[in-house]
Amino acid sequence: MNFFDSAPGFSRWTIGTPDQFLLITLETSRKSLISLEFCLRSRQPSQHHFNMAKRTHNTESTELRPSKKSKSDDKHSGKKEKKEKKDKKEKKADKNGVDQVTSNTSDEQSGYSQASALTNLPQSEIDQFMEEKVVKVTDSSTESAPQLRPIISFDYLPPCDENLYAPLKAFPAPSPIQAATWPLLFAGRDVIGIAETGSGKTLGFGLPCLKKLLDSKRPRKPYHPFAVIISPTRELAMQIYDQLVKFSHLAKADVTCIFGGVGKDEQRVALRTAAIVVATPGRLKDLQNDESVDLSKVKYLVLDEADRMLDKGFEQDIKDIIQPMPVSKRQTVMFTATWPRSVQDLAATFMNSPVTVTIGGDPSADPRANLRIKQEVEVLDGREKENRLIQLLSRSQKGQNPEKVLVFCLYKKEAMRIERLIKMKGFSVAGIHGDLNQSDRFRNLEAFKSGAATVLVATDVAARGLDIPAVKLVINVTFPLTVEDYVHRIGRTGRAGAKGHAITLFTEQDKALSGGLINVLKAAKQDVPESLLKFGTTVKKKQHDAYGAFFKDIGTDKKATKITFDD
Ligand SMILES: Nc1ncnc2c1ncn2[C@@H]1O[C@H](COP(=O)(O)OP(=O)(O)OP(=O)(O)O)[C@@H](O)[C@H]1O
Repeated sequence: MNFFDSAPGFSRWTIGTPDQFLLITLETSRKSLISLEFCLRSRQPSQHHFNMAKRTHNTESTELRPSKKSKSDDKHSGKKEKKEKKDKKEKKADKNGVDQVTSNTSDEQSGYSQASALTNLPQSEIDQFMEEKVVKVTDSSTESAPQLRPIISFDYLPPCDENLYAPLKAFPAPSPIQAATWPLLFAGRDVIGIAETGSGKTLGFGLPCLKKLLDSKRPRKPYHPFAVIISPTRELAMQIYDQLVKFSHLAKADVTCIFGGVGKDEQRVALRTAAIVVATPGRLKDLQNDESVDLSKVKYLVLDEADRMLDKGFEQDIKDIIQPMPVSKRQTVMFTATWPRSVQDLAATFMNSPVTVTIGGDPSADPRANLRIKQEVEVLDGREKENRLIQLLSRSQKGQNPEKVLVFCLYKKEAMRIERLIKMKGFSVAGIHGDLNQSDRFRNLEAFKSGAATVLVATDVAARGLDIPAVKLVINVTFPLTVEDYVHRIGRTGRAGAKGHAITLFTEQDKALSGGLINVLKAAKQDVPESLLKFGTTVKKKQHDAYGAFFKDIGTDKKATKITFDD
């Protein structure tokens, strides 16, 4: 058995040949099995790692613990800000006709060279790309920033250790959000990237992060990561980590993943050398508080699922995590598929003259669903839901090749009840929600990914970001708290250019959200049933002290349910 890779709390091992092998995921503390996957070298590299080389660390130092943060960083920030402004104005043409654009980050070497071949393309080709993909770029900077062309082919990526770009061979071309945000990110700008679910946003922020790390020649102190990527759930953090490792183990960058629900000791050890930390906010804050990590030297900060990270549930954690990273010294990046007005002002307080890039239309309008997803809404009595669910599953689970179906519930208890019901009816089902321990959550998700279970019953812990191959159908048994969450839930199908299907069971209880849902359906040119229109088309933007824009009035006859987020 050969060691493959590890994340704190987990390790992966292989048995077999480099071309055909069994990938075994173990939980380290209990030595329990999380998943078994058979891998063929010819399979899509997006699903498995192939290079068996062990990742190496690229840090060096003698200090064992992070020192308490010093306020002196702030004293010098005024001076540096002036230098940055000067730097930003510089745009030179080098000998080869390559446009040099210098970054606004303070002291890292992060100048971006637009490839000559890209510069030489006729403007009409760029205009056609922007128009066809509906790309909108809004620059909030008052200074005249250089017009950077989208990187519409991987051939136009700035030069880098060729190993970094090797896994891109799996894709035909950059996705629109990658093409439009990469030049800005390479040039050091703060960026808000808004694009439909499943459109490759992870590499949108991930590739520039890795390139900047490789370009950075400065030695790092232990426990002082270069980049932090924050995600709302543990599973999503792990998925981002997996994607980065695929690129970083070739490029020899040290990435770690930090989340709650597992022991802290291994995470502390990993933080000593990690250059890129992917984390959920609660655990990162804990480790920051006990001085297991010092974030004062972070140069690249990402909030993935940014609107979720900025809502009331996470706001204070995010503020506390960001506090030691002066805004003038870091590049701040926010990506999401939905960008409600309620979080935009708060986002601005964390950013330095950001550029907003939207793919597919106006970011301030109603949330937009992925247009390749067929959306159906069935209005029914709450008591009919379970029968209807079983009918729908019977249709999709029959035959030799049952479809992968993701069933969403709103509450943990409801998810457990629905999972039991589905199991009783003889379907192959797994569950994922906040009451399960972490190894069960990972195990059940892996079972669904691998097809060992063809139905997954989930709460909104699985609504955002998860990239599960070949989910054919999403069924909403109970409508989520917001229309944004609806867009993310159904976005688990129809990913990376594929078609998808979503069926929503809507009852009178959900009528406060009918207006928002109708707008999403209309924007995606989907049928709006008469029975849904009857509930009204007004969009109510309720705010709540605890849940902000994510609050839903569920009536007084229902007992209040505590919503918990991942730590
Ligand atoms: N340039 C590309 N061409 C084709 N597929 C790509 C490309 N870049 C990434 N992908 C693949 O697209 C899938 C979705 O990517 P990703 O998970 O980053 O989407 P996302 O936009 O972050 O979605 P969500 O909004 O749900 O978080 C992944 O399987 C990824 O490997």
